[in-house]
Amino acid sequence: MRVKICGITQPQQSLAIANLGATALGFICVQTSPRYVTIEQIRAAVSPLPDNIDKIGVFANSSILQISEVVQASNLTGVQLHGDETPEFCYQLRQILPNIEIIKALRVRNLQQLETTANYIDYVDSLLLDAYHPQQLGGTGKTLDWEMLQAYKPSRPWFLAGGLTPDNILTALNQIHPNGIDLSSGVERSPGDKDLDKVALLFAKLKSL
Ligand SMILES: O=C(O)c1ccccc1N[C@@H]1O[C@H](COP(=O)(O)O)[C@@H](O)[C@H]1O
Repeated sequence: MRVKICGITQPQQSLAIANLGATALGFICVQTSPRYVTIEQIRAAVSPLPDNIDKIGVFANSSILQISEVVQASNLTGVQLHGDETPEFCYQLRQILPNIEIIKALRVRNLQQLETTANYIDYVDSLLLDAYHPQQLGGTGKTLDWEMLQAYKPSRPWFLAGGLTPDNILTALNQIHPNGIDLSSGVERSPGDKDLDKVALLFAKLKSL
């Protein structure tokens, strides 16, 4: 299973988190977020990482030009689209960045909205389900209704996100079986400052699966 730790801001934490077992690290390119990082910060955090770690930039309602500039300047391997990007936008982005993983994040409020993820299947590599919050785009610590996801089986790999912590991860994964998980606020001391003890505890819990 893929394990993405998101909202890395400190270069010295990125290799430490990869060494603990993360398969992907996420960098927030949304300027309103307390976890926002510049191109220079991403480059510093990405440079010590081995090739087998996915380096994902998280964007929300950025233009294709803005995304492609950041991706090319920071050596990212993927993008997570966390805003209101349409399937058409994902298609256009694919034309510009054919070798970059496209993950479409959806902030799911209810079952009807969950069904709209089908519209993205042909245009993205992976889906990511996060909890809906009326004021914040992400990193909210709010969990999804896991029961609602028990029958969710899209024809693309998908990540479960939203309020996951070392304490609740096994409860979530005993109910649902995503291809990956994504954690941010559940493994940090304060926004952008990851707690390596919590990250280690997460991987210890995952070993027991
Ligand atoms: O983390 C942020 O600040 C953020 C800002 C804008 C868009 C997405 C953001 N984070 C993403 O939110 C989810 C869930 O986070 P949490 O585990 O509930 O704290 C995760 O996918 C982050 O990539």
